[in-house]
Amino acid sequence: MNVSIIGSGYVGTTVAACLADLGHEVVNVEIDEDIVDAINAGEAPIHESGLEERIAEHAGTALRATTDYDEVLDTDVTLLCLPTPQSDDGSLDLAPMRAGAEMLGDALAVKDDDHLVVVKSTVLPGTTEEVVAPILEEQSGTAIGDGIDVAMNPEFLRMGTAVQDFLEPDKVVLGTRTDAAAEQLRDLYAPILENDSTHLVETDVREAELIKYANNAFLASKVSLVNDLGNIAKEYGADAYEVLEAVGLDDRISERFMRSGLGWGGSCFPKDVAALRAGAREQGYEPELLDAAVAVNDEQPRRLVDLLADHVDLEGARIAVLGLSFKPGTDDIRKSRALDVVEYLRERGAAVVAYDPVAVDNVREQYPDLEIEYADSAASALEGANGAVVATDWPEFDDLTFDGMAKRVLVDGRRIDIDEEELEVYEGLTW
Ligand SMILES: NC(=O)c1ccc[n+]([C@@H]2O[C@H](COP(=O)([O-])OP(=O)(O)OC[C@H]3O[C@@H](n4cnc5c(N)ncnc54)[C@H](O)[C@@H]3O)[C@@H](O)[C@H]2O)c1
Ligand SMILES: O=c1ccn([C@@H]2O[C@H](COP(=O)(O)OP(=O)(O)O[C@H]3O[C@H](CO)[C@@H](O)[C@H](O)[C@H]3O)[C@@H](O)[C@H]2O)c(=O)[nH]1
Repeated sequence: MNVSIIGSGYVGTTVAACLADLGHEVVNVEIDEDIVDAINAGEAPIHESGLEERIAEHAGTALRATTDYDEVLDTDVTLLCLPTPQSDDGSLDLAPMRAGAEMLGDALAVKDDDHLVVVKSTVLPGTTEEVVAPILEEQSGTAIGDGIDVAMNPEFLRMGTAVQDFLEPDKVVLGTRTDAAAEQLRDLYAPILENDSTHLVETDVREAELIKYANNAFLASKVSLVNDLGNIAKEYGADAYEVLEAVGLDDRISERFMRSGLGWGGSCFPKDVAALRAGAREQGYEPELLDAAVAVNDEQPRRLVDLLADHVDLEGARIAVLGLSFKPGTDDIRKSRALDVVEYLRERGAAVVAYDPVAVDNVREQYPDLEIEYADSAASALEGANGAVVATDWPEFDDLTFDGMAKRVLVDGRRIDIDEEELEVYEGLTW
């Protein structure tokens, strides 16, 4: 199938390279020329395992990138993978979606054949049919159902494992208005739907939109519940990991997403939970449980710093922060809990020396005024430190040694696997 993808960030680039790999002809339409040049040169514009080799193999043949929206005219279906950021008040900012839909509608004005426009970005119920569709109609001069159709197909890939998640998902959700659109999307995903472990969910557009938010809200709330229980476990002197491992054996609960500690960050959970809460309030509903999930999440970094302060006088102390990315396997620092830890340590007068295997450049670039020191290894961050905290569970932290520390105190926010005997004080955030 000939497919165009608007927006070539984490999702658009991954989806494009994977669809090319599955035998489709794909063109990425992207406003950032550096990204376009990278893809056409066979290079991955982002760091994701398995992406570089797929782009290298298909660039120039089954995969192309362009800044020109007219290239959608040679395709049958367009996937919108545009950003849906958070506004200052937490609500969903649809400006990039509106702008992309306008440009796409303009291009489609001269198309004679049928065209299916699929929203893959995370958007609140009603957005596809009440915001995107009217813009397409207005700009193209074609009524929806009269040559142009819209559908919604949310994406569930995780950063760090994006390629594998896309190619072997738990489910593919197709929210459509017509049988023809459903059939076209089943064809697009045919090789993926052959996986025995992949469920196909066929539903209406509004339900597809909400499934994505419900999924993320559930997972984020699960981690917050696990952290609430973890904090209670800590008060009782019990090990939350042992407790929750046993709880997870109940298959109604499952053992996944049961790691308590510093909480959830990243480009999705915080913004999507915020958008759903703001949207619910707009509809006249108070989302009290989601409010509580955010409150618990926001407290964890402060609890970690308080725990360290029980053992180290933070004023003027040299504190090593191990890990800056929001989770291991990525250099993404958006809403990383590690940055909150750094902020609270600085507030309390500590001198921070931070180490991360891949995220330091992003912190330097995005927080140029942050008064911290960067180390080029965990060992050098720990050298001479009066205390340390683990903020991201990078596997390499399992091999830490603490000989160089001035005071061997470690507070662990992520339950890494270390030899506690080497430390004077080892405290887990929830164990
Ligand atoms: N990152 C994830 O792990 C993930 C997973 C599932 C769903 N999502 C959702 O998918 C959507 C995209 O997320 P992302 O992480 O890929 O975002 P991103 O910011 O990484 O990428 C968006 C891309 O769109 C480009 N763009 C912006 N306006 C444009 C326009 N008018 N025309 C063409 N290109 C334009 C930007 O330059 C950027 O490269 C969001 O709704 C997000 O919530 C993200
Ligand atoms: O047991 C756990 C699991 C996760 N986390 C934290 O939760 C956050 C999110 O982790 P994860 O879900 O693995 O990463 P994302 O790449 O943000 O993926 C989420 O957000 C994406 C964008 O919407 C969705 O597509 C994915 O399905 C959804 O898992 C990170 O800060 C993790 O450290 C925990 O603290 N404990």
